[in-house]
Amino acid sequence: EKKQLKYGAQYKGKREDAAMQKWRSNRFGQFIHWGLYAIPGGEWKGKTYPYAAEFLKSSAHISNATWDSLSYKFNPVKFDPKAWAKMAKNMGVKYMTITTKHHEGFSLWPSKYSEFNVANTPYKKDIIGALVKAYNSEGIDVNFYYSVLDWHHPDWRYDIQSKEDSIAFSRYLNFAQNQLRELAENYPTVKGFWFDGTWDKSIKKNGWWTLKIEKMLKEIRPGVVVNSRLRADDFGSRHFDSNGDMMGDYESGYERRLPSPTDTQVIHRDWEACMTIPENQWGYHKKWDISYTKTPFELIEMLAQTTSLGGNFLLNFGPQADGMIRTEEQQIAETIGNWMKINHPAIYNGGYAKGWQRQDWGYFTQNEKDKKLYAIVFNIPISGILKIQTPEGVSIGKASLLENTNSKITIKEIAKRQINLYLPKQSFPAPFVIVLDTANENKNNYIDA
Ligand SMILES: C[C@@H]1N[C@@H](c2cn(-c3ccccc3)nn2)[C@H](O)[C@@H]1O
Repeated sequence: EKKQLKYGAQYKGKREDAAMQKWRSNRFGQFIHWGLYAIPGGEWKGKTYPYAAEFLKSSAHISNATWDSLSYKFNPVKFDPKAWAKMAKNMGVKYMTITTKHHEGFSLWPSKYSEFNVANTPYKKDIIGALVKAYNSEGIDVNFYYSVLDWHHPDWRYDIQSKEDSIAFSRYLNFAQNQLRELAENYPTVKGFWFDGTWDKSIKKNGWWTLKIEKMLKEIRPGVVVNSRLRADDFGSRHFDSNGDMMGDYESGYERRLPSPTDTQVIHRDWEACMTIPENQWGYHKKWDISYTKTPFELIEMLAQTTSLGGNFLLNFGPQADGMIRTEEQQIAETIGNWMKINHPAIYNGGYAKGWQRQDWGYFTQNEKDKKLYAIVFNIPISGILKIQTPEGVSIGKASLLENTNSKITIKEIAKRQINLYLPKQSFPAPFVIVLDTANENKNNYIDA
């Protein structure tokens, strides 16, 4: 039976307020990982480390003092927040999530609560403020990533094993609360908080704090959206409380992985997948090609698959220490943007198309604004025929290419709820979208076979 929880889920089901509906309708976001780790870029003393660049401090066993001294070299002279925001707009993202502080503990805003921040670098200026302004001017919502895990702060603890630990860690929790309050108060247009670094025992033993933070942020910024990864309950259960109810406003467990296209249990809640372009690099790595880097079409397919299951897709960029976005990322952003310019109706406001059987050739999305059904095609069958199974009582009026709605696409009902869609004889150099106008059959003249 249900446990009585003080720090468990605060509500059940999906939030339907305007702020959450906007968060949901955005669908496609840009993750940005930027910090001192961009300076060494995965290399140290002439050696390349093939691990995540933002983990170089631990991979190369670098002392706090040495790592922290990187802040004296942080001077992104080529940083142009307007250029980043323009690139993001052209790529077609509706939101952006920026690392305000990653595990290294370096704050990209002039925090009152830690000297280890951008004001005490040659660069000096408030990077978070500049990015919020530039992205908001492009109509892009901004969320703040915040790592609770902090390698720099002397009061951080991985576990609480002594009185000293609990005294120090309560200082740390107050520090983190102060920083989060500062972020919520000083940047009033922030739309969400993306918590990371919450897997250690020290946090699992302090679930009460995670709820306190969620409540504080929602009090300062009504409507703000908080990810499940912040939360631990009375018994240290994370993301989902000990009764199996999701905590926070959306599930943020999909990191560098997606649910399978037929895993429809995710459609019952809001969720987001975050994804790297290389296999596992969030921060800038000098050697982009030490691992496989995903092609634009692979990334577009991930976006389509995520949308088809009612989730958001957060694609990561790792800017260089000089403030430039690497050319490979610029090119990928442009290719995705060209696709989104034509096909965004299948993505924005898109979601799970209930009852439409997932097919091998691609993904269905249902647009909750125009109520249209979109078929996003990635694999053209040799037959040239797309097989479609319609939900009970639903027929397809007409089908056309989104790119050219005058294109009449022939469809034929070959059996009850079984449709053949005959693709036009043309080349399709990129994934493409078919718009299906559906109609509810008038049930009372439906003669059972
Ligand atoms: C969103 C991503 N989460 C951070 C991360 C991932 N991990 C991790 C650590 C051990 C195993 C698997 C994942 N630790 N921190 C990455 O650095 C990035 O910020």
